Amino acid sequence: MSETATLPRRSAADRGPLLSATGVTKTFRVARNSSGNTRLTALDGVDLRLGRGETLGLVGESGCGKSTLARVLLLLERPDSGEIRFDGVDPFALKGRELLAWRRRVQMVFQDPYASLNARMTAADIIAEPWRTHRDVMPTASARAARVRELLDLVGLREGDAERYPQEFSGGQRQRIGIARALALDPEIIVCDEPVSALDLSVQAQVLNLLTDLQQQLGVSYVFISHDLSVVRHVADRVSVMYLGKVIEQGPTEDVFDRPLHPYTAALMSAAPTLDRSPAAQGRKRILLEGEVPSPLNPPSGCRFRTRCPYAAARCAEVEPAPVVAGSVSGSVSGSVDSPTTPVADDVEQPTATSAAAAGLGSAAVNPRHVEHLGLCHFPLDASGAPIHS
Ligand SMILES: Nc1ncnc2c1ncn2[C@@H]1O[C@H](COP(=O)(O)OP(=O)(O)OP(=O)(O)O)[C@@H](O)[C@H]1O
Repeated sequence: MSETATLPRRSAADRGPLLSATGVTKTFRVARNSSGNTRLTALDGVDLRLGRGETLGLVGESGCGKSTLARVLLLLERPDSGEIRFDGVDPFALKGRELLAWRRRVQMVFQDPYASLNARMTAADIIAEPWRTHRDVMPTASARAARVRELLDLVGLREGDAERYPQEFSGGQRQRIGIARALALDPEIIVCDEPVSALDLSVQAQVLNLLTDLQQQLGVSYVFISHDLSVVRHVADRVSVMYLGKVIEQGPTEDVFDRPLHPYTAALMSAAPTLDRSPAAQGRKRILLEGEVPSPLNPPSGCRFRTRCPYAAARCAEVEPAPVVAGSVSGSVSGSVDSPTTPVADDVEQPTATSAAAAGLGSAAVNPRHVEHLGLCHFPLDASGAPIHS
């Protein structure tokens, strides 16, 4: 790899999440509607973090804010409030060329490899396109040609493919070109927005395996947006579940899938086919998800899922729930931060006490190791899938 392609990076000793969002809110101005609102809240106090070399799955129904969050993480959309920290720096405090240089570090793989590649450009030109904006990365034609060959090889295409046009490739091959383009700037994070949903099932596995191999080779982190929960379960280390502009549950993939705290997560999981034949999985209560996501122009009071939640009580309309921790709901007590059910490995990056406080836990005494699996619900679910009424 060319030396100019490599950005100065922090030492491995300087650990901490690669990217974090704290209290990120994003609104859009829209035409006045029947409720009189002219601002739509697409993101409402989002907290999340992405570790180095980690895959964070982002799930939720259409309109919940996944793409808006992706655009903020790509540094394309500036939040109204809250903070983004990327490698310890607030990139939105930067301007001009400095901000542009940070944007290089987060790239994107798009959903539709048929629509996202310019039919009039060769594969080589498509892969080289990001270097037009970031000229200093690959300044000479010979360096660009050599790097295109390397990238084609990296994504499993041949050197001879360089001069072919998108329509001469299959869907899977086109997505490989899209991945090579995303890698051209040597990013640390790639936001994958439904990267396999437009592909045949047999090809999906190949592209997912390629993404996993690249992560192992290059140490790149992924934010992986998908409606397909089986795909997310396969690729993600951690999952954030979004509902109407909020992250309502997040934690290690296995915990969120197998022991969801929030009825919305449980409902999403109920709708997805499961291969888990264990008695615990088979015995879990299933929740039928009915109706539509309410408008973000006029979200419900209190818990925003309450209008569709089978367990909603009066309190859910009155008070917005604060996060509860997985360990505290294994018994009948909610809201405590003791005794996590999920052991956390030492080398897993943990949220800081500050982010715990920002998440509403509000105590300096909170052990950050205990806030790995959070849910925003007054009556979180126990291991059998029943709500705990404390
Ligand atoms: N530029 C914009 N102007 C006005 N409203 C917007 C804009 N971008 C997004 N929205 C609104 O913000 C909300 C969240 O949209 P977003 O696209 O982030 O959701 P999503 O979860 O990615 O949905 P999908 O899965 O369908 O892509 C929606 O109500 C959407 O209509």
